[in-house]
Amino acid sequence: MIEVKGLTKHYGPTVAVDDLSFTVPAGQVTGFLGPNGAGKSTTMRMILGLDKPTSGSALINGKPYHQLAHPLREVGALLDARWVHPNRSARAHLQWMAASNGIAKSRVDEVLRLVGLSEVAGKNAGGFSLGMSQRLGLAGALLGDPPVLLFDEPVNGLDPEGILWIRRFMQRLASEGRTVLVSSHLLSEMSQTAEQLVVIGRGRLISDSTVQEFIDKSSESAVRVRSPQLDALRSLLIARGLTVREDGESESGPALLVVGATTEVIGAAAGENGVTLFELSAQRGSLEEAFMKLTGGDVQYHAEGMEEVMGGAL
Ligand SMILES: Nc1ncnc2c1ncn2[C@@H]1O[C@H](COP(=O)(O)OP(=O)(O)OP(=O)(O)O)[C@@H](O)[C@H]1O
Repeated sequence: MIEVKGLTKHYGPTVAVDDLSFTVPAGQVTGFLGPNGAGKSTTMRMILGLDKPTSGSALINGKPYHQLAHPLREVGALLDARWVHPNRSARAHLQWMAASNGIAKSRVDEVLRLVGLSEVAGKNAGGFSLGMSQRLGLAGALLGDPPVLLFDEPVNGLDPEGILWIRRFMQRLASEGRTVLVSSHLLSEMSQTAEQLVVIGRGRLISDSTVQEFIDKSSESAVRVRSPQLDALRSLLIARGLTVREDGESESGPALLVVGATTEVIGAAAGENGVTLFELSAQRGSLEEAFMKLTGGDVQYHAEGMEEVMGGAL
């Protein structure tokens, strides 16, 4: 189990992680979701004792990382996909890791088999593809057979086959009763991998729920309506307690967006009041779009982009 309590990290004026609290239980894959720059890597680094929190704590099975007697046997991590492999074979690399952490040499061939690298174990790891490097990183994380595992964007850059393999592997590790925390900036990826989702935006907790709950919450349904009696329609929908927004001027004229109502409800309301409708269409925004809105990722990106452009111009 991982427990994060009031975790905060400032880098000068930047608040990378802001009073974050959540728990990662054992026996399931927990997704750690947020747009680029949301603070996922910083949080993971603090859990792993690689970065010091400004305030708050992160505990692994009840202890901060630096108090773990045998870290490699208590927590495994795969952090940087671009990590450069040493100029030695996969087996030699793992043997060196095992020896320096008091782990039996026999475990090396076991983890190589687990990640499907047995056949290339004698080859120079420097020549490995990204997918093979990821597997070697996983083998290293599993060397101490730890009950807690952290993966930072493990599928970035992998082909579909590699993505599927990693996804299944993480699910298998969780089904063995381990605590598995995996970060991603893609909701679509996480919805296929994790059961629980911890969602952050700009360092803050946005949601901690099951994947399905988050999807239901973030995919707002709306109905677009057009009418020659738009004002009358707006008034009667508002009178029924519905949320109504202007949908901007399109080629077909002004329209309204009615949130959280079905086409049936709106059509019936219009009919009962003798309001003519030119359009009545159900809209469902893309889930990723809704997610970006919820986490503030889009705003941050645009704002930063603009600053850069402005800065360059001045
Ligand atoms: N060493 C550092 N010094 C200064 N600022 C940092 C440092 N590390 C991270 N940050 C800033 O903290 C914020 C969070 O970054 P972090 O890498 O944790 O986000 P992330 O969610 O992992 O995003 P990504 O997927 O892009 O890595 C960003 O604004 C980033 O620029």
